[in-house]
Amino acid sequence: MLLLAVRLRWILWDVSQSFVLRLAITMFTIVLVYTVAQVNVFTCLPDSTCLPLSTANVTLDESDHRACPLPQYIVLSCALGYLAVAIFLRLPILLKASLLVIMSTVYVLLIELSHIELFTCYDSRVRSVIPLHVLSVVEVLMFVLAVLLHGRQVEWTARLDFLWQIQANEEKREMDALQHSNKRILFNLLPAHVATHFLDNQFRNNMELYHQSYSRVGVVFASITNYHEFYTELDGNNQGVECLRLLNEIIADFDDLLSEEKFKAIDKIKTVGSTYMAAVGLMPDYRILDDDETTAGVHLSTLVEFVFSMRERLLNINENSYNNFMLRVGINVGPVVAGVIGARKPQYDIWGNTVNVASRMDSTGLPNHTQVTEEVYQVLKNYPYEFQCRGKVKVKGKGDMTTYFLIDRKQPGTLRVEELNNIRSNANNVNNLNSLYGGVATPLALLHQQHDQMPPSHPQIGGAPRPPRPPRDDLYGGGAAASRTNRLPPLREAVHHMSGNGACESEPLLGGQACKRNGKKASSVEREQELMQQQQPPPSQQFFHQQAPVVPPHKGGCIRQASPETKYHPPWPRTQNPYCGFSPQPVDSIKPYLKPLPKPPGKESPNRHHR
Ligand SMILES: Nc1ncnc2c1ncn2[C@@H]1O[C@H](COP(=O)(O)OP(=O)(O)OP(=O)(O)O)[C@@H](O)[C@H]1O
Repeated sequence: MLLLAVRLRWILWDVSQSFVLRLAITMFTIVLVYTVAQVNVFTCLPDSTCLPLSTANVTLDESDHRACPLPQYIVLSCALGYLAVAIFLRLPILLKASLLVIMSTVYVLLIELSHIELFTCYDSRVRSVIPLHVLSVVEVLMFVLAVLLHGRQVEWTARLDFLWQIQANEEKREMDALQHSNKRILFNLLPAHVATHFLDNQFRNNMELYHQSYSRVGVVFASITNYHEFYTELDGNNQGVECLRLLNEIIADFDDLLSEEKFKAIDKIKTVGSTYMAAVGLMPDYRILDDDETTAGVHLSTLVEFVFSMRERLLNINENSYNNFMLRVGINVGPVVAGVIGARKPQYDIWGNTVNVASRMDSTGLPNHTQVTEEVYQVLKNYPYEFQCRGKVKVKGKGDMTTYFLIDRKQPGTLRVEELNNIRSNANNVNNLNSLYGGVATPLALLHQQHDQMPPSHPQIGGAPRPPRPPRDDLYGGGAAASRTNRLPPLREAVHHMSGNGACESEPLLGGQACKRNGKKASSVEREQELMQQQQPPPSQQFFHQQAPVVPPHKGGCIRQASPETKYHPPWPRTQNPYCGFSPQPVDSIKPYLKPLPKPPGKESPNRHHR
């Protein structure tokens, strides 16, 4: 039996899939059952003597197996044939009806013509009032009717089932689409781990406050300082809508950065007007552990690189829209409490002194500058970034705080031995850098590589044994790597990673830039950026062409002033003191972008930024 089952599985054609095959098998089975049931009826012989019951002993004469003393068996065998038709529920009603009509016709002819003697003999024996052949014909016809009605009912139910199934499938598809879009909204509204928390607990009491305390989180506030000057409500700009459109472009560009693999540890918190707020260290896999300077350094470096990328994006927008937006950034690190507030339009936010101070670092900072706290400086001081002590800054509620300006990434040639060693000890396998960040050994590439090779948020990271160091030349020194890293590394070479279809949960709700990128539909800005990279020095260099504002008088108290020997001299021309002689660059003085821009549509604002 088992063998037969196995053999049957080898049959290539599926009986349930082929209607014709199914029909052929069904018909064959019905005919077989019918034939077996009727063979005795056709061959039976009437009793030649046909004596009355009182005189004749009606017994089955075993010597003649064709004797048929009780003609009721003929009707019963007919019913057996009908049952064979009735059990095949999926047989179309027309076929059923045809078969039944044929069967009943054969029977009626049999009863009324060929085997009538049997019935008359029986009638004479039992002296029946109604002749048995009439009763038999009525029974045969009624049975046909019953089987036909049953067949019709079954077919009607099957058709209804089929329609319901189609409807159910359609509704399920719609429900899936709705669920997917709800998930997408939720995952755009809240960080993935928080959204997952709410989805997992959706059937419980979801009025409970979601909150989470973190001992160390990097917080960044980035404000477009002169956006309010740009924003005007005029008939020409559709009552300010065109200005908002540009702000939306800028914020969407910043959001777009977050879909890059290297910034996966960063969470956007919100935008407040033209201020962008983000944090690192909130995701469970990328938490900054207490007393773990390695993860702190890696994550804060990511935040710093994010700021560099934001500046590049803004610079690009400036060039495309003939504007002069300036980014003022503040970064702080420390404990925060994260939570989701509100039953309607819930908002994920972070609170705490760390956030207040980060905001103050922004508000007390300078346009085109990144101001960081002492804590951030302490974490990043041995990383390849150049800081300049600003001095004491009055911060509301905190008094005087020593702050630092993040100047730029350090050039490989200007790195001090201990900084170089620090990077080298972080970079376990420099050869793999060829596949990271477009093959450029950027500080973040080094740090990320080191971070990717260690389990996330593991306290033993720093203490893990390291493989042998690569030769010094491989890092920043000679060979091809050296020629690549001679200038500031172009961050734009990073590859955009997006997961597959499932990633559309994190796909932006509006605009869908990340998916467009994934679908290789690069925006015009991106294409222009690529062209720009070929034509111009990296944007991070151009950023420093803009003159910086004068630093307010320092009050001293710096831990470390940038000493002349460690001071970084970039290869491109810049003012001697970046904080002197700032005069906001007038819009007219900005050189038009080298590549001819697409013509602005007739009535639209010239400030409109085209993607
Ligand atoms: N979660 C947050 N989102 C946005 N901004 C925040 C957040 N938490 C704090 N801030 C900002 O940090 C700044 C400092 O806050 P703090 O509570 O120290 O002072 P404040 O007296 O309330 O501020 P202000 O006088 O500027 O209104 C405020 O400007 C506040 O807007």
